[in-house]
Amino acid sequence: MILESGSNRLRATTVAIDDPGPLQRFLPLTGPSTAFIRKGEGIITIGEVERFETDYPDAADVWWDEVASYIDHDSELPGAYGTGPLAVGSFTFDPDASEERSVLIVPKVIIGRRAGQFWMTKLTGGRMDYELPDVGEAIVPPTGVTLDDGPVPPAEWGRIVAEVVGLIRADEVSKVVLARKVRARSETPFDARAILNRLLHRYPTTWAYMVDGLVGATPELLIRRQGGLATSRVLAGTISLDPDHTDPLARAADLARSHKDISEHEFAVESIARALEPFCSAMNVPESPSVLPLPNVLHLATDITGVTDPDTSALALAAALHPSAAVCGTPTFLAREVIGELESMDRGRYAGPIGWVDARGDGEWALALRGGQILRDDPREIHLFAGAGVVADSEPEAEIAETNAKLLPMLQALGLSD
Ligand SMILES: C=C(O[C@@H]1C=C(C(=O)O)C=C[C@H]1O)C(=O)O
Repeated sequence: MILESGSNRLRATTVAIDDPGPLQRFLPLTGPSTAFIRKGEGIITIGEVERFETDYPDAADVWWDEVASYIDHDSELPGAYGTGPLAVGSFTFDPDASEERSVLIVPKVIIGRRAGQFWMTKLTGGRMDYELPDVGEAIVPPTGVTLDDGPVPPAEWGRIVAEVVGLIRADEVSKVVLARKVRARSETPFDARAILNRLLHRYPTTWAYMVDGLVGATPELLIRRQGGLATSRVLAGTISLDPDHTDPLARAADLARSHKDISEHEFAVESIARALEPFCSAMNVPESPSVLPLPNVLHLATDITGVTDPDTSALALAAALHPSAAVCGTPTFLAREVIGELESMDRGRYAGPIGWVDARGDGEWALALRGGQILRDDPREIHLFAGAGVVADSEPEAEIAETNAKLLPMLQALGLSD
């Protein structure tokens, strides 16, 4: 930890800066860095003051609370949302079923942009310098990328979907989100920034993320806390926009009328509403979903809002809400068991919370979907994940097609699809 000599305090300084241009251009090729950006706004971080590896988000929340209490913060933008010292993290989907650990990082340098404000925060033990970091080295595009089906080829995965439909029809469980994984290999190590840049360009309305080689662009926000207001964007129920450009409005109407998708969606909304309620003095759960359009798919979407207890941080809320029925199923415990038994893979940090929390407890935690994990011990390989909610009316072929549509952004980013 960088401590001022002779003291046990950390010093953070936040300065307003001129428009630094696209945040991602500051990301270095090597060395620790993270990104969390949507519509050009958000943060990138460089360097690490502290890194806490853990299994459970609650433990990380307690740790961050303690670290944050050691930080003295001078700011030119006091109170502005998302400014100041913070911790960036990525959590596993299921710590009890993963070899992977979760991580919370306290970065040395943060560059941010939000609502027309630009800032830099530095944590230092010595004298503060107000220089922006150099822009990162040139992006290294992936070359000679090949793809394989992963441990469970689509046809076999379809059979697993059918098996789960059988369990649901036998009333063993109500909904299970089943995922599959494909593997891509490049001749040279993947540069996560190359993937991030392409996603930012093509999917600007999603939250593009990069932490520890996990990179992607997700449309699903588990929780955002700003002061006393918490928001969760629940997605479940999906229809793909096929390459023949079927009229998107007609597709949206199909989705909004689909009983299967509405029932999938209701499970997800219910699970978030139930988990958020104990933390809220007031809550709004819209009665029917809207349709969220993305370039590759349409989703049924519900934005739940609540007035929350100021002592519960965004990370503590994320810990309480995860795993929702959007990425796990209903009932949670049984769905998680079915996933563990039938999926035949370790989800790692896929579908886990990814985001940031600041010293006040504000923050944003998305679900790490539509992304991939570059392997730490072989950075020429990346594992891509996609899942789909299975309910009583699910058809294996349609669920395979849905996962293919969800893999598309990453395949595009790797140069494997137009
Ligand atoms: C599981 C994924 O997505 C989730 C499942 C959805 C569905 O089943 O319709 C929709 C959005 C996400 O909540 C994924 O992208 O891998």
